[in-house]
Parts: sequence; structure tokens; C-alpha cells
Amino acid sequence: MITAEALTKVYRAGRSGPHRAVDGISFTAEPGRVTGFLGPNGAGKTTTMRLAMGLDRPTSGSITVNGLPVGRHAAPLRQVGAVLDAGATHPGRTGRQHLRVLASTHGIARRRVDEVIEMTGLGSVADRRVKGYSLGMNQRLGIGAALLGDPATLIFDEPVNGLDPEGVRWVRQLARQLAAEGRTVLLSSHLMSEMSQTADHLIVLGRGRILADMPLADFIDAAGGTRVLVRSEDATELMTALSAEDVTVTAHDAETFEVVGLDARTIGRRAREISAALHELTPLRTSLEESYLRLTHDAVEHRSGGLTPSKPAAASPGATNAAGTVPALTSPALTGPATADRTAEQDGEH
Ligand SMILES: Nc1ncnc2c1ncn2[C@@H]1O[C@H](COP(=O)(O)OP(=O)(O)OP(=O)(O)O)[C@@H](O)[C@H]1O
Repeated sequence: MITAEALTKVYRAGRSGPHRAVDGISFTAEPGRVTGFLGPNGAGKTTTMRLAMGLDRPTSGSITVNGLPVGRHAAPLRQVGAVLDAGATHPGRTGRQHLRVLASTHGIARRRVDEVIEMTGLGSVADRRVKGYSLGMNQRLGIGAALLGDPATLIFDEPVNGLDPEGVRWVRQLARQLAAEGRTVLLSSHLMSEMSQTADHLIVLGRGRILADMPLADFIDAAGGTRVLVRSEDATELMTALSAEDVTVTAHDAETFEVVGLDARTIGRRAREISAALHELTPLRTSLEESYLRLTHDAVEHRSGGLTPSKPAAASPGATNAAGTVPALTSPALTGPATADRTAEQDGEH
């Protein structure tokens, strides 16, 4: 279990003054489930994970792992394993040597090293030097190191970075298996499709604060609203008939449009009332990505290309809501540099 209480980290940055990377957050990552940690670049995910691992000190508040700050556990590697920086290995050592050194300094039996090599699929490269490892092999080695102490809590920061599709699936299955064994798994990823298949619960950060803390399914429902895809040869008349203050209608093409704010049954009835011919009436499930983009829209530190509202197709007879405007159903593209600008070493604690 990971418990944060009023956790705050302020970096004494340069020109722009102090920066609250983590701003008074409280949450619990519970055992037996995968907690997805989401947020735009610079939201404070890595900082929170580093604080949990005792790699940084909170400015105020606290974060504990299995009831204690990690440094107060007698054998931390048996309590918590983390993948925070997959590159943190001695390049001249082999993967097996790396794991053996870690095991021996933490009083872990040698046979556990062999088990972990087996679990991570590194068998064929375990005796090669780490400097020759691909990004994916390094990720697997980092995950292996995290598993070495058979800990009850795991913290994975972007564990699928650099992995091929088979590796991505392996991480997903591993995270699910670890949670099914009753462990706490806190996992960050920018891959929404992956997160939606892996996490049970989500904590979403934006600018150091918690924007959402709820089960994955509730998050998608809360942000999504009801969306229905409609195809009708009388699209223009039907769109007009459906217009109302809290209903948003967006045209895709001359015959197809999407409705937010009415369910399929109501739309079907309205179509019958005006004798519109319906060809399709499909309730759409909002994706995690859409829900996430809507929620974090205002919390993005970096954005390239500015806002790009969705455009109805050129042939559209017009998409209107009650205000007569063309609404954007999908959120702006969320793109930006891979990492936020850092002014490391400026808080004098590293
Ligand atoms: N050592 C540091 N010194 C100063 N500022 C820092 C330091 N580490 C992180 N920051 C800043 O704190 C904020 C949070 O960064 P953090 O790396 O925790 O975000 P993140 O959510 O993990 O982002 P990403 O998805 O890009 O990895 C950012 O604005 C970052 O620039």
C-alpha cells in the first residue's frame, strides 16, 4: 500500500521562482489492484514516485509504503520495487551480475536471481554485458531488479517505454498478475490504450494536483457522457429536431452525425416523430484517451501546435448545438516534448 498525505514538493527553481512540482496531494494506492498514474508531462508523477522511494525528500506532508516511509523499513527492497530509471546499471556488468550484486547487497538468495531472469524473459541475454542491451532489454532488467525482493508494492514509471508489442503485453500481464497476487502496483504510462487494459483504478495528476482519483470505469463514464452515432438520409432535419440546450450535435458527413446528451432510444423516437429514415443508431463508448484529454486539457505544461478542434467533414450540412455553434467533440491534440524542462540539482537535495 502507498499512502500520500498532503504531499508537497517544491523545487527552488531559477528565474521562474519556486516550483510546486507536487502540491499537497493525498491518495492511497491499494493492494490487489493496479493503480494507473496519469498526467501530462510535468504533472508530478515521477516526482511523487521518487518521493515514495525515498530518492527525494518531501517539502511537507508524507508518503509511506506499507505503512512506513521507505527508508524506515529494515529491508526496503523486500517492501517495494521500482522501475524509475531503467538505465541505472553498470554497463560493464552482465544482466546476471547486476542482479546478483543487488541480491547480495540486500541479503537475497542467488536462486531468486535465476527466477527473476526466467520471469523477465532475459535468459538468452543474461550473460551479455548490459552496455549491449537494447532499450527493451534494459526495461526488462529494471523490472527484474524491482521484483528481486519479491516486494508487496511495485512502482513502475513508464515501464513499457522502448518495449515492442510483445514486451508491452508482457508488462500488462505481469502488472495484472502482481495485483492478482494481492500486491500494490502503481504504474504510470502515456499509452492510454495500454492503461485502459491494465489499470483498475486511476489517479490523474495535473500541475502537481489530483484531478481524479476513481475506478477506471467511473472515470470514463464521468468524463464521457452519452454519445450516439446516427446515420440518416434526413440528417439535416433530424439534427434540427434534436437540438436542445444541453444537447451537442456534430456532423461527420452529409448523412452521419454524433449526439452528446441524448440516449439512442430518445433519438430513435424523435426520428420517428419527424418520419426521418434511420440507417444507424449506435451508442459509442468513450475511450480512456478522450476522457483523459478532456480532463487534463487545462493542465498541460507543454503543448505544440496549439489547439486543434475537430472539424466536421466538408460535406457536412452543419453541426449545431442550441447556441448554433459548431462544437468540438474531441479534445485538442496533446503533444509535447518527451520530458518537461528540468532544472535539476536546483533544490540542493540531490
Ligand atoms: N530536480 C528538479 N529540479 C527542478 N524541477 C524539477 C526537478 N524534477 C522535476 N522538476 C519539475 O517538476 C515538475 C514535475 O516533474 P515530473 O518529472 O514529476 O513530472 P511527470 O508527471 O513525471 O512528467 P513526465 O510525464 O514528463 O515524466 C516539472 O515541471 C519538472 O520540470
